Amino acid sequence: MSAAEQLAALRLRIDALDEKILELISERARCAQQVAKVKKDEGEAAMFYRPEREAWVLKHIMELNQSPLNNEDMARLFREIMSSCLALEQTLKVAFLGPEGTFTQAAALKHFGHAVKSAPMAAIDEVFREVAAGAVNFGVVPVENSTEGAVNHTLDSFLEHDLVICGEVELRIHHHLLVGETTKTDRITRIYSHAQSLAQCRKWLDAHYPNVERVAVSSNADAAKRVKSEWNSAAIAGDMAASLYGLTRLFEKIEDRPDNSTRFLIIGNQPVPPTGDDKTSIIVSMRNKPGALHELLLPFHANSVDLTRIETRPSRSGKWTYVFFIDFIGHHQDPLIKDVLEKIRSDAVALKVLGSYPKAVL
Ligand SMILES: C=C(O[C@@H]1C=C(C(=O)O)C=C[C@H]1O)C(=O)O
Repeated sequence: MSAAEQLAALRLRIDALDEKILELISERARCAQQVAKVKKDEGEAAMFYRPEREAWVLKHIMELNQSPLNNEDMARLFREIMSSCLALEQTLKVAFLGPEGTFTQAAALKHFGHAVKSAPMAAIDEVFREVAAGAVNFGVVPVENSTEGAVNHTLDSFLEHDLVICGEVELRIHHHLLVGETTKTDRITRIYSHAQSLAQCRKWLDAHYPNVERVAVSSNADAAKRVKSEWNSAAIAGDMAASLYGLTRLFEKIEDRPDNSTRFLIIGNQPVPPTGDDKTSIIVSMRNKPGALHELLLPFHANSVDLTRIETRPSRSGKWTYVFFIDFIGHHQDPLIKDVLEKIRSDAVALKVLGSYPKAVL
């Protein structure tokens, strides 16, 4: 058989397979419509989006996968199928730190898939307010970066709002130096970016643009937007912002650490049931006395509960003297975790469970 004949035969097979896939996805979509009907019949407070179920579906697919596609690529395809199926039940409106093209938007799409309605906000606090007001279903906020540490705006917002964390998502962050069509690349005098991104590329900037002014703006996408109208400036931002604002990459992957990643949290109003592979986030304030932190950590150690993060913030009101943000493995409904939380509650000035949620799958 000639190469042309082989290709033609293979393409016929692919066509037949596509038709089968189409049929199966359609059947799956009809099932989702029936699920929606059952949920609606249950009553007013129907919860269409079920993060614990979605996490299970993705993990199940990754466990079964034996194809040439790797687990992450396969799960991403199913992520999009589920996203569209859920949209048949309810179109989720998701708020994030805008404008369009930020890493937070990329995180939102990674977590929910592309069939959601995007609601870009001007500041992290506005994301919290929109969710609290019920104007959107969920919000996505950055919480920590592997190079730069905690995102304090987000931590402080948790003190001011009563919202539930219902998921987490991790994103590898690649920064590029972006320029526009009219930029004179040998005469760049200003580089725009978000303060966190400037910090994540500090060594690269010191080596390549030591005398160029670094200007911190509200987001990477905002930085990319500004470059369009200025001939002497560049922006540090990611792929999404580059394609959205029509900029080209003068230098690629300029982050100082190759493993640079950011963890984002999904905030909403709906608690998530246990999946068996969960994380919990709490805020605790302790009395200002010697040994307070030791006392706080003891119940975790005594019960072999894995702490994944601990962060301290200054208190914002009289009630919160010293505030610790703690993440650990387990769900607040697990009997062991319940015991740990009860012990902490008896020693603390205040304890707030921000939420238990499935560990990031993708
Ligand atoms: C179909 C359901 O509703 C939504 C859609 C899902 C899917 O397409 O698999 C999974 C969970 C929910 O977010 C369900 O609850 O099972």
